[in-house]
Amino acid sequence: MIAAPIRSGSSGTMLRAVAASRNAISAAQPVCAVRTAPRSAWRTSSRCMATMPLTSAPTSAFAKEPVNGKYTVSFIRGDGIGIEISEAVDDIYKAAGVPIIWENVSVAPYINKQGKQSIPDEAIESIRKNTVALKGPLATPIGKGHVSLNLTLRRTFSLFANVRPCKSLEGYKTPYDNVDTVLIRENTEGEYSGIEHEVVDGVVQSIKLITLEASERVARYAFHHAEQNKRNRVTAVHKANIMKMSDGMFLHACRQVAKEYPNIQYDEDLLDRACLRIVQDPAPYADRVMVMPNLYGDILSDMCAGLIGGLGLTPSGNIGKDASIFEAVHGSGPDIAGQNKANPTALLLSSIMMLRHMRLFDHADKIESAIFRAIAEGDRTGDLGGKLGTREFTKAVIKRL
Ligand SMILES: NC(=O)C1=CN([C@@H]2O[C@H](COP(=O)(O)OP(=O)(O)OC[C@H]3O[C@@H](n4cnc5c(N)ncnc54)[C@H](O)[C@@H]3O)[C@@H](O)[C@H]2O)C=CC1
Ligand SMILES: O=C(O)CCC(=O)C(=O)O
Ligand SMILES: [Mg+2]
Repeated sequence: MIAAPIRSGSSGTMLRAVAASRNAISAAQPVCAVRTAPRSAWRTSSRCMATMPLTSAPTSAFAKEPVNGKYTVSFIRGDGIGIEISEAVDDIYKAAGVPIIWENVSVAPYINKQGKQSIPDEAIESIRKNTVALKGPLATPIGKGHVSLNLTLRRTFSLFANVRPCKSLEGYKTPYDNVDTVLIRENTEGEYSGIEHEVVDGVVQSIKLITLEASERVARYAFHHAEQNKRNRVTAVHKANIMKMSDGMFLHACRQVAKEYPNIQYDEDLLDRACLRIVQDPAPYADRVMVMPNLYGDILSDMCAGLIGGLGLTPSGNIGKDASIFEAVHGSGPDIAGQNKANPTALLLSSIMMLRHMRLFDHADKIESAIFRAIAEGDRTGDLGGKLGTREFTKAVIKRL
């Protein structure tokens, strides 16, 4: 850990944040003194970690029974284009007869009695009770203002793995026809820990917090996902040449977990090299799952989306043990919000991941097929070079159900 900083950040939470990060580290590694270890001490740390028990296999089953044949799912409609694309989900689900009752919840932040940013209890209770939620994009102010609500939700429910598949659409031509990547991003810590402070004027530290526990948990989920989805390789994407201790520990966790999956090949690739390779030829990545720390997954998933036609197409699932939240990879699209221009496909495909998570396979297949046929037959929104607005595209999908 870093030497004691001199000055709090603007939120005045620096000391608390550093204490929290220390607690997180000590909870994950009661024996290893990572806090004081110089980079050269990585081997000592890794020996120590090798003796630690590995956490149990990931579980993220949707266990709720329907009531009167219907499932209740929390729905956070989000900001900007979130409103329009959520309406598309409403209309298509109604037309397809999906047995879901949406429980609409707001996560508008407020300052609680302890002076901390909080999201409404009703939203937390709804997601906890329903164990599954669909979420539109939520905007985050840049450089100031409230903490990302997206990250808050991921942390609140320990949604440890963010699964981001990205597959070329048949009938929609892009430079490559064969993109089929699956990226699994650690979702609760890393560069997104939000621990920042000003040391002295003009010097700011931002702490990348990596724990063995979270690294191992996401690594295990990646191997499990590969096994379940007939992918025969897991590639850990990292920068352990530079961040020797933090990414080094992430790799250590992946290597440990790899031993439990002898039928899945394991390798490692540097982030920058992986970016180059994927944009030069994405085909080799179709056999595998890529697993990586938080920020790398954020960036790489937008990059992969660019290869298949953009952010209007790529879904994701934030997977936890007790709850899972499904959302598009994209944000609130402020440049097109309120103009009937947004492509609802990414949120719809996220909802299809959700339906499969809930074992509603027939409904998932039916809606997915209608979306893919609409796009292949030329009914497209503007981002894909088409002439349809959000509402017209929604009708085109409904017509094909
Ligand atoms: N998980 C979430 O809720 C996310 C939230 N955000 C937040 O969203 C806000 C806007 O972020 P940006 O950087 O502008 O990223 P963005 O993803 O909202 O937009 C990037 C570009 O992609 C286009 N785009 C995105 N979704 C589209 C869709 N469905 N159909 C057609 N075009 C689409 C936008 O028009 C824009 O040109 C920020 O406050 C950011 O923090 C960003 C990413 C994820
Ligand atoms: O929370 C945000 O505003 C951005 C998050 C993001 O870019 C992502 O999860 O892909
Ligand atoms: Mg992102």
